[in-house]
This record gives sequence, structure tokens and C-alpha cells, in this order.
Amino acid sequence: MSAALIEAQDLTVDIETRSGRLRPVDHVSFALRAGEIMGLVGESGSGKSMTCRALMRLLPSRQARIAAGRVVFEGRDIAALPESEMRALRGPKMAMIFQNPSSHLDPVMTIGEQITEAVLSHEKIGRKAARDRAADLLRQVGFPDPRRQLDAYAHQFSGGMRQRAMIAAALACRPQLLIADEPTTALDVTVQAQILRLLLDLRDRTGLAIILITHDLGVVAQTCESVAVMYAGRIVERARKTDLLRRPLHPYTEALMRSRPESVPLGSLLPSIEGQPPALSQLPPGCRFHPRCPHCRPLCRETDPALVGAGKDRASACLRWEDLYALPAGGRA
Ligand SMILES: Nc1ncnc2c1ncn2[C@@H]1O[C@H](COP(=O)(O)OP(=O)(O)OP(=O)(O)O)[C@@H](O)[C@H]1O
Repeated sequence: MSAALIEAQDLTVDIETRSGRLRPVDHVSFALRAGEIMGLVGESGSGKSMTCRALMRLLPSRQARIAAGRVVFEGRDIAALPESEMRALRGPKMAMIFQNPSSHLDPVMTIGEQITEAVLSHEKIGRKAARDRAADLLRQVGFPDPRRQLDAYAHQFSGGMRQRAMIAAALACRPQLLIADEPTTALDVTVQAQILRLLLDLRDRTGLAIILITHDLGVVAQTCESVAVMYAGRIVERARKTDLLRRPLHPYTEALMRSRPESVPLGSLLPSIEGQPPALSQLPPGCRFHPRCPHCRPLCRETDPALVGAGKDRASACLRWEDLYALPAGGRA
């Protein structure tokens, strides 16, 4: 297996608030190889965006900071790099796209100008070459007439085409890692499938590694090789996608899987997970999922479970994973 492109090692983010310190990302660890697509899954507020913003060192406020851990990119810890050096990595090494392209594309610059400027800010090439690159990128992401469409503004495109334009802009400096934060959540199902297919094509053609943030295991099923499931700031399960979908090893993953539309007969109501995720300021003792867990035992209310190895390429943070998900002798998790 090749070395990791990026690795989060015990990555921890703290936010100082007037009422005390919150920890939205708590000792998160995972590794991603070149060309791999990893899904980062969990309900709203579980810490997915904050984890990825920490990787890019784009934490949202002055109060939020990396409090512990490492972000190893191509073998080098970048968690404490000076901002000037970090700026040189954003674009050429790693880039991020978001759910709502309209708030990330400039409304008063043409799509072509935005991509061209992104190229010129990092590379010493002529404007004509940068514009040629922009046209080529638009073609790669599915614009049918890229030369002409370079001169259009974001508002002239549909939601799906705006998302494609944001992907083109993110790829302007040929990054090795793309972080996609819920890139298809605002799109209808058909366009969502097209954008996921585009991400897969880009990965196949360029070897791009992708972290795909989503709350939807259906998206993971279609796209990813590996998955990390987050709950209340922690990773509670990590696995290859096929293993996880075949047999989850954490009750939270199991609950997420039961609430997928695909697992429910047509016309039935979708089961939701009972209860709410805890507020970061009021985390329960023991396992953070125990108040919502149908398999909770007294031990789970007292003991904070570590994320432990649970078979090949797998880890679970459930104290009971072996009792609950016992495999037949010789079975594979
Ligand atoms: N500036 C802030 N001050 C205090 N808490 C914050 C701040 N920004 C985020 N949080 C909290 O950090 C936690 C993690 O948020 P994050 O956006 O990473 O979650 P998420 O899993 O990406 O959710 P979503 O899918 O809704 O974006 C949440 O509980 C959120 O309320």
C-alpha cells in the first residue's frame, strides 16, 4: 500500500467561547492515499466541516484553533506552518469546494477571470496560457462550449453548472487533494449523480484524492473507497466502504444505515435516529452516543470508549462491538 498523501493524527480543535472551551474536533485520526476518495459522514454538528477546515487551516473564527495533533501532508506536519507557507499550499496542493457555489464564486468576475486569476496567483505563466488552462478545466468539468463560457458570470448558470465551475476553480492549480463539503446537498438527485460522477472521473484521470463530507451514506455508497463516521467531534467508526456497508461495527453507523431511503420499503416513513446529538457544552459521560443507543449497558454510561482496531482496516469506538457484531468463525469484518 502506498504512503498516505494526508494524515490527521489526533487532530483536535478548540473553540474558546464566553461560556468556556468547546472541542468540536477531538483526537481525530485518519489517512488518505493519492487517488482515494474518503467519505466523512455524520449528522449536522458532528464536526465534519471543522475537521476539514483544520486540515486546510481555514478555521472559521479567531477563537477556533488547532489545540493538538498533527496534519501530515506528503510527510510534513503542516499543522503549525506559518500562514504565508500555508497559503502557498492552498491551491497547488489542496483545495476545497462547498455546498453553495454562489457564496464562493465572485458575482462580478467572469468564471474565466476567476480561474485565470487563481492560476496566476500561484504560477509564473502568461495570461494567455492561464486562460487556456481555464478553458481546458471548464471542458474537463463538462462545459460544452468552454471558450465562450469563460466570459459568463456565475449567475448565468444553473446550480449544477455553478458547482462544476467551482470545481474547475478549485482545480486551477492542479491540487493533489480536494475537500468537498456537501457538494451535492443543494442539488436535485439527477444533478447530484452527475456531480458525483464528475468527481469520480477527475479522480480516475488525475489521481486526485478527495475527502467527501456528507450526511448521506447513499452518496458514500456511490463514490467512496473508505469512510470515517463522526459523532460529537469524534470518529466512532472507520472502515473500507464495502465492509462498513456490509456490516457496521458501531450502533451509530447502524442507525445511519437504517435511516437511508434505500433501506426502507417504498411509501414507508423513513426512521430517524431517536433523540438529538449532544451539545458540545453538555457531553454525556461515558460513550457520547449512549443516550441514543439501543444497545446501551451500564458500562457505556461510565466508560469513554477509545477507537480501537476491529479487524483489517477497521476501527470502532463501541465498547460492545465484539458482542454486538460477532462474526461467524473465520468471517471477515
Ligand atoms: N464559531 C463557533 N462557535 C461555537 N461553536 C461552533 C462554531 N462553529 C462551529 N461550532 C460548533 O462546532 C461543531 C461542529 O460543527 P461543524 O460545522 O464542523 O459540523 P458538521 O458536522 O460539518 O455539520 P454540518 O453538516 O451542519 O455542517 C458544532 O457543534 C457547531 O455548533
